[in-house]
Amino acid sequence: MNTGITSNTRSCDWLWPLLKHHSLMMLLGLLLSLIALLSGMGLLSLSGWFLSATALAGLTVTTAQAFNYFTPAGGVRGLSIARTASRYGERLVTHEATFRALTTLRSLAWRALLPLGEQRLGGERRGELLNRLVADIDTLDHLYLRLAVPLCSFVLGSLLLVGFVAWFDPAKALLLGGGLLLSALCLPALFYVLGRRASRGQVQGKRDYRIALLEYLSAQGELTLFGAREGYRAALDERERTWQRTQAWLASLNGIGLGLTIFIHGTLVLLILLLVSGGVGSNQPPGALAALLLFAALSTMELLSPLSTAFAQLAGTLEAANRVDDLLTAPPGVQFVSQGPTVTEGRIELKGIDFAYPGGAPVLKGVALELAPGSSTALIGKTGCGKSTLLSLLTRCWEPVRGEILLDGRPLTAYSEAELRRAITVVSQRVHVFSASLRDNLLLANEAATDAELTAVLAKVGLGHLALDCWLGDGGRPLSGGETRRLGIARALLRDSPILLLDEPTEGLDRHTEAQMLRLLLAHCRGEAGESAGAEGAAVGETKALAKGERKQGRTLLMISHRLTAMAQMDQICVLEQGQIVARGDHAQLLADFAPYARQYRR
Ligand SMILES: Nc1ncnc2c1ncn2[C@@H]1O[C@H](COP(=O)(O)OP(=O)(O)OP(=O)(O)O)[C@@H](O)[C@H]1O
Repeated sequence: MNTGITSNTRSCDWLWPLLKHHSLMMLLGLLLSLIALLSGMGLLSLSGWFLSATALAGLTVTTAQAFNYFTPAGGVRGLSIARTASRYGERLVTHEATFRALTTLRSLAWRALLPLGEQRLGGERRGELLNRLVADIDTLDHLYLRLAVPLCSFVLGSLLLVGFVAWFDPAKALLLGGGLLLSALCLPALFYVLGRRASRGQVQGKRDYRIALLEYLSAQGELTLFGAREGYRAALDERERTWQRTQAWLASLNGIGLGLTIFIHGTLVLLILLLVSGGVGSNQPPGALAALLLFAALSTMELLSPLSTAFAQLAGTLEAANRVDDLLTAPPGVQFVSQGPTVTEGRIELKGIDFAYPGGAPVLKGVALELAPGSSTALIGKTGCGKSTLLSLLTRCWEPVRGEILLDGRPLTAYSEAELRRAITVVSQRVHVFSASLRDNLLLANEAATDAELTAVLAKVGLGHLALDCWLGDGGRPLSGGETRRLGIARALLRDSPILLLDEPTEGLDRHTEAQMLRLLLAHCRGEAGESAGAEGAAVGETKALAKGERKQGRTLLMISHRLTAMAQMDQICVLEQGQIVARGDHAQLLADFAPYARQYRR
């Protein structure tokens, strides 16, 4: 079984549709970048020529009067306006294109993340996922902004510049072209190699720091109680320093790159200066054309300068792209059909189910179980014997290794995900309280429920003292463990599904409340109004607030429990031991025939 979202094969198939989707804007950005570059180079060359030509024209009255100042002056002004405007437009358009592409990519990543489920994401840490969704995707802005745009501008700008110089003097154009080509071959390769480790280290360092920071923040309570906060903080600081060291090396590389570019550029300009002093083409002496070529050579700085920076960080960018690729191309943990039948009865059959977590020992061995529609079954057994695992097979968080699960006589795989979620209500061991109002926390279970229905349910589970507008969770009122359980039960009561799976729903509640909650859940499954836990609930229980949600035929109930409360009310009790059902029957049968059950019950 393949798990996790890391793969060794790369397709990056998502990149091309993404580029295609934003291609117009990206091309416009590229065009504006090229216009800005060419107008900058044109401005420098024309200004150089204009100054020299003006100076030379002023040597005699005749040449001074014959010289046309206006056209080049207009050209200088036009180019400077074009340069400013296109540079502004380029920044605007390229950043807009990048942000749009990243937005699309982020929503693609979310869409890819959701179907991965427990199987693929179970082993991933929260910080790691956050990192893939935020930092790795952000790093990809480098691909277009700092790599594609400067590189295309370099190639097109160089060709046009060399062609322009060749028009006056092919030999000097050859030198200029040769210098640019050599730089294009050496600088990227050199800085890719020099920056490879550091740029990967930077991506890795950021990831490690984020993960450790999230863990540190969410484990504050534990770290404080065990006096481990300082040690953990020191480890966190050390990670930050490692990350900063890679950043410092990359910054130094940028400096070295700039220095080297200035050196190459200076050498090129010097060589051109030496050559133009001997004449430009057939112009001997060269006159103002010497300045034109010299300033044209000077303008290559704009072409050369982004090369070293872009390639120093390329390895890190590719690393981030690979990690995003892993996420976007990971196959879903479980495949659901898009359309399927509807669950009506709620009959469940498990036939010869074997299951093991990837790389782990067998957890379930040949489990066979039948739950009749509207029946109630308790699954009991020691910690770690596989009870919760069995529930996660019923909800298709995992697939059995062998055997078959039937729902209303059809394989579980025949149902769409939406239908399965509608048909099965789960109260899991961990009830998540959202940082939202109590109303919103309840509406999660049934969006259509009215305030009267919500209030009635709250009264039933003994939370009638809380207002619906009361803010819960991280940013609001913290609920006690017992209150959180009651909230989970309230959510289950709000749902009208034919099947109810309960994973130790009353864990942490006192015996009296536990019995009360179980009576409530059993009444809900039988389609009765049920009793209320609070005094005010009695009145509300009489209302027909929940009438819509009550089913005539009753709901199929499967409840996992450690304790034997309410077992007498169960139609069937199964005892699971090391992944196998070792005893089954109703309460009276097990008391009579299965000694460990009788012993536990009497304890
Ligand atoms: N996602 C997982 N990956 C690998 N092993 C797992 C995973 N979840 C559970 N296990 C292992 O499978 C075994 C059965 O776990 P399970 O949670 O089903 O037991 P349980 O009977 O529900 O226990 P408890 O009563 O304590 O909740 C345990 O050994 C557990 O460590």
